[in-house]
Amino acid sequence: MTQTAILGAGVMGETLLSGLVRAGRRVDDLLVGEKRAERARELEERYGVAVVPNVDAAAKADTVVLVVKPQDMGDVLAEVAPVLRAGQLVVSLAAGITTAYIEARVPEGVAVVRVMPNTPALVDEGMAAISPGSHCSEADLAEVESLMGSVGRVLRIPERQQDAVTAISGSGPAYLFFVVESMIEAGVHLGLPRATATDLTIQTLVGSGKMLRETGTHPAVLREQVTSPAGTTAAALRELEVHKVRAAFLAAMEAARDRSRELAEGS
Ligand SMILES: NC(=O)C1=CN([C@@H]2O[C@H](COP(=O)(O)OP(=O)(O)OC[C@H]3O[C@@H](n4cnc5c(N)ncnc54)[C@H](O)[C@@H]3O)[C@@H](O)[C@H]2O)C=CC1
Ligand SMILES: O=C(O)[C@@H]1CCC=N1
Repeated sequence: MTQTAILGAGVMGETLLSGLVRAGRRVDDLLVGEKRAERARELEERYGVAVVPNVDAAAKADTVVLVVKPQDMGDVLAEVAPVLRAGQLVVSLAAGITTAYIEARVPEGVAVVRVMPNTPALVDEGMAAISPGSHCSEADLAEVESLMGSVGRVLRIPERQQDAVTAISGSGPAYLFFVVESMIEAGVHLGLPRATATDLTIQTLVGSGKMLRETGTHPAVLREQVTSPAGTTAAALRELEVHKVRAAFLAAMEAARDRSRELAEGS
């Protein structure tokens, strides 16, 4: 088994780490680099994983996964580039950061793959989109598919689609949690106990998601099946249209895509 280093073990780094452990990767084959000492101790206690300086992890590992914020990527690459060597694989999970940005900062012959993951990976229902850099082999892509496949689905996409993908599946869980929060709050306004509103909303989301996946039916058809003529759903959907929810999603996702592009420029 190859050695994998995860540099930056916040929300997403720990999500990947925990998934790899659940999938049966030996903790001895994993290394973590984490700047915050308290967080490092927490991860050592929780997983029994070795948290070491970034340069030690990067020098030792075959695959180095970068999971720091886009704004910290320049510093981490400057720190580890001197110990990286041809034949290693660098995988970035950061929004916006391009493979060209990374390739310009690592030695010749280091393969680079860009990934956009999402947090449902925490329950092995992640969606990761992966794109190869300019000198990346089939074996490198297969290694990333195996890494991310341990926490959900993986799709290969051209890098030019990464900013749009970030707006859908990367940020997407937040939109859906926002909808869930809104429905729970509305249920409370309608007089339901909070616990009841929460149970009803979560099961409705899970059931609807399962229906989408298992029936393969278009969401518009599934929506029509719920919408009786002059019924309750039609009354509700009319309000969503009046309040321009569809247009709001378009504007929101354009903003996410544009922000991803800006992150590439370091802002
Ligand atoms: N949270 C999410 O839903 C998603 C996050 N991402 C990407 O994952 C990356 C990390 O995001 P989060 O985990 O949410 O952020 P986070 O802030 O929770 O984690 C970043 C971690 O990196 C550590 N760190 C910072 N500089 C470091 C350094 N020089 N060496 C070692 N560790 C260092 C921080 O202490 C922190 O623990 C970002 O680039 C983000 O774009 C991608 C998809 C989804
Ligand atoms: O909000 C962000 O920038 C990161 C990338 C996708 C999800 N979270």
